[in-house]
Amino acid sequence: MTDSPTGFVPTADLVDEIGEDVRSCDTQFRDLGGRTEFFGPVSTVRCFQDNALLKSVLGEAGGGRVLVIDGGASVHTALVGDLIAELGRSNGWAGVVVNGAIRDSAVVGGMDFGCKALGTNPRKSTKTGAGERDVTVSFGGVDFVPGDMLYADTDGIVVR
Ligand SMILES: O=C([O-])CC(=O)C(=O)O
Repeated sequence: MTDSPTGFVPTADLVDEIGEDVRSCDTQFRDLGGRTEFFGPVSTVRCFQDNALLKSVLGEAGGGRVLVIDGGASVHTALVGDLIAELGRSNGWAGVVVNGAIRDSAVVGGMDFGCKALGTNPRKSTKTGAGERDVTVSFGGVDFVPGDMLYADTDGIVVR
């Protein structure tokens, strides 16, 4: 184990420690944030092409949490852009995992903020507030349960 002083553990080390029962996400995300190593307790939002709910959640104090956003793998609209990413960063969120798309990726890529997403699309999402928060969401063969610890780096995502 190579625990860093911050508590970050490389995902490959977690796999070696936990063994075959490890919860490693199969989804091949792109690293679109300026911070590629991030970790923290999971909070979740489930939504579909609508980002008002996740924006309000990232407007709360993050306390080092990671927001896992299950957008149903739609890349038709961007769920996060530079303003929402900056909102999360400035409120103390470690990062976001977006099972969907983001925009303003050139800016987000320069921010001290974790952001894994499927891809990019400049098209805006609707803002009705539809969706659910702090429910278990599942993709890439992993259940993301609120309160789990999530570790992300350039190899992938492990929750424990
Ligand atoms: O407002 C949106 O829909 C997303 C966006 O562009 C931003 O966060 O900057």
